[in-house]
Amino acid sequence: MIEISNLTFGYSKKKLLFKNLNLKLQMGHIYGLLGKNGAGKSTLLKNLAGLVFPLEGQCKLKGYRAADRLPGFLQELFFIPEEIYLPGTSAVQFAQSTAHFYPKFDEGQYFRMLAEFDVPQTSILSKLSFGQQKKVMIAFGLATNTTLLIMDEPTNGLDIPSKAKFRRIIAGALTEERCIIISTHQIRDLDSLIDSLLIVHEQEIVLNKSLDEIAERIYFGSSALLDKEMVLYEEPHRIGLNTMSVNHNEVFSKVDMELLFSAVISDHKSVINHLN
Ligand SMILES: Nc1ncnc2c1ncn2[C@@H]1O[C@H](COP(=O)(O)OP(=O)(O)OP(=O)(O)O)[C@@H](O)[C@H]1O
Repeated sequence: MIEISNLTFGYSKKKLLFKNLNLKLQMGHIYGLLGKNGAGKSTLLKNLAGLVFPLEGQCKLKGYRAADRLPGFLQELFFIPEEIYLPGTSAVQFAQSTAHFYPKFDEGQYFRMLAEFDVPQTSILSKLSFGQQKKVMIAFGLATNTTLLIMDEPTNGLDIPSKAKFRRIIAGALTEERCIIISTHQIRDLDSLIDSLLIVHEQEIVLNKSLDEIAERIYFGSSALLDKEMVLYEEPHRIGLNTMSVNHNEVFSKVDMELLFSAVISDHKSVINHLN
């Protein structure tokens, strides 16, 4: 399990980004992390990865405190940041020099994913395009088979066919022993991929729910004819309204993550209260 308890963090003590933030993440899930620009998504991920240190509280992975950065912790975590800088070696040489830090690294899986992404194994990584470099990191990160895989804006730089491959490859690599967190503004890139949603807003995690739990409680529709009292949030659409309403008929609808995100960051209390 991954647990953040009472996390207080700011780059300066005068301006806190998180105050007493608590979060538990379970294995076997792919979490989508959403938040406005500057809400602190990357910073939260860096706290989880032990790349910055809490002012108070702690982040724990498999009993290891992230801030201690012990070898046992580092071999259970792979972090793909938004900006990546790869060395002047090939994908094969990169694995030869780096994979031994990850005891569960699967070389066959790495090469299969590189092939699926159409990335040549022998090209010099630093000379590949940004999108190709991202694919190498995604393939390597998945092949490490670490308990926690964190990806910050992984689909930036990927072309449209590669985004579909990305979803397929990630979904295929999830096991009951690992947890994947993906932070992104490209909510549609996460469609049919994530099973749980995290939203960071105003120093807190205001939502941590599976899409199934959300769909049980909220009906996502596009009708102006709904009982107004049941409507939690609505937004004009080209030919009508996109609505979120109380799911009193227990009808299962597809979660509109963009709409939910807009609702949470504009009037999060009513929607959040209903979900919680
Ligand atoms: N190294 C740093 N030193 C000081 N302030 C920082 C540093 N890194 C980030 N910040 C500030 O912390 C806040 C949160 O930044 P962060 O990058 O975590 O947000 P984000 O939610 O990932 O944003 P975006 O969606 O724009 O990528 C911002 O106000 C940013 O300016």
